[in-house]
Amino acid sequence: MREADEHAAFERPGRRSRPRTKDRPRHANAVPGRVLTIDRGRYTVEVDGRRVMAVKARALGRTGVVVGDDVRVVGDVSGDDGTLGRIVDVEERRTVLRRTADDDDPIERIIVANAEQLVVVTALADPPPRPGLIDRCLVAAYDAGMDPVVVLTKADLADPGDMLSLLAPLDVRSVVTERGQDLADVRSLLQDRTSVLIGHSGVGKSTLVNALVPVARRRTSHVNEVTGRGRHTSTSAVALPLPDGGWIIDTPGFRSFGLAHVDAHDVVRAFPDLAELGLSCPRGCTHATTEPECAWDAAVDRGELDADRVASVRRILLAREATTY
Ligand SMILES: Nc1nc2c(ncn2[C@@H]2O[C@H](COP(=O)(O)OP(=O)(O)OP(=O)(O)O)[C@@H](O)[C@H]2O)c(=O)[nH]1
Repeated sequence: MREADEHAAFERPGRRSRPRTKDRPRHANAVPGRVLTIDRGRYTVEVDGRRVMAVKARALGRTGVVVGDDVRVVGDVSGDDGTLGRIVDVEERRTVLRRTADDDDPIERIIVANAEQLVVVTALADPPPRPGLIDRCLVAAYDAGMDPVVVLTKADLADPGDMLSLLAPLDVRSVVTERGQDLADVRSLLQDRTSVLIGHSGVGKSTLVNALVPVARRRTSHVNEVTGRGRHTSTSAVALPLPDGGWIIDTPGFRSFGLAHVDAHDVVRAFPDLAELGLSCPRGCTHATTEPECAWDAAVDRGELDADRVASVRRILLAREATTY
């Protein structure tokens, strides 16, 4: 160890005396683009309606580039086969959707940048709805600075009434779909916005994506016209253009969110009704366990609040608390 340290100390002055990279080329000829997908170090960037393959310029160092990033590209941006551009800059992100793999995972990853909506797709039956995922998405959306939206699929199999009343007190828009029905409501929610789709396996997310973006052909073995790739095994998010304007970002492989990175106050603030009730809690009430005078319990007792929902939000709080330093 010591030897390594000495070596490092010896090396440093030499490094410092080299020309600084500060005055690296300004890239006046760089063109703006948006990252659509990432696969093994190759970035598909939309530049002026063309799909351009690019790599990250060395000068960006460890700066991460994620799907949705607004970037600047130099080099060959023709999009012709076999050409490669270079991403030289990443613009400041307007929103940042992060996740930790689990609630006790210290490593957070940015999944998507600059999206405006987080759309959680939940089936009303087959598989049965999991309100807990909706709660998690509300927290993740709040943390990211995005608007949450819920799409309830398979209304031909079960009545949406219960789920809609569960959602009613939340600050979230929702839309119900069923097999064979036209998707006008979904389309108008998504139009001209950038929306990230998330949902458990089997809820009908691919069916929805394929209906909204006919060229998407998710899970196909043919070459995908949008990503230019064949069988898609990558778990990277993929941005797909909506025919009437706007983008959807599909997130294969991301079924839920670890929320270790979200502050407990922000967890509660994602639920406006619970946050307001909390104002009448005793000072210092964490809401996280059944405290004798927690206003949430009082509201459940009065029949004004759904006990399952309180339990779900408490699970998020408790899981996080276990990792609070
Ligand atoms: N009854 C009914 N079935 C549906 C509806 N939407 C999708 N399905 C069916 O549900 C099954 C799962 O749909 P997918 O679109 O593959 O679901 P997914 O969420 O993409 O699931 P993964 O591909 O595992 O991620 C398929 O058999 C669909 O045909 C619906 O509105 N009603």
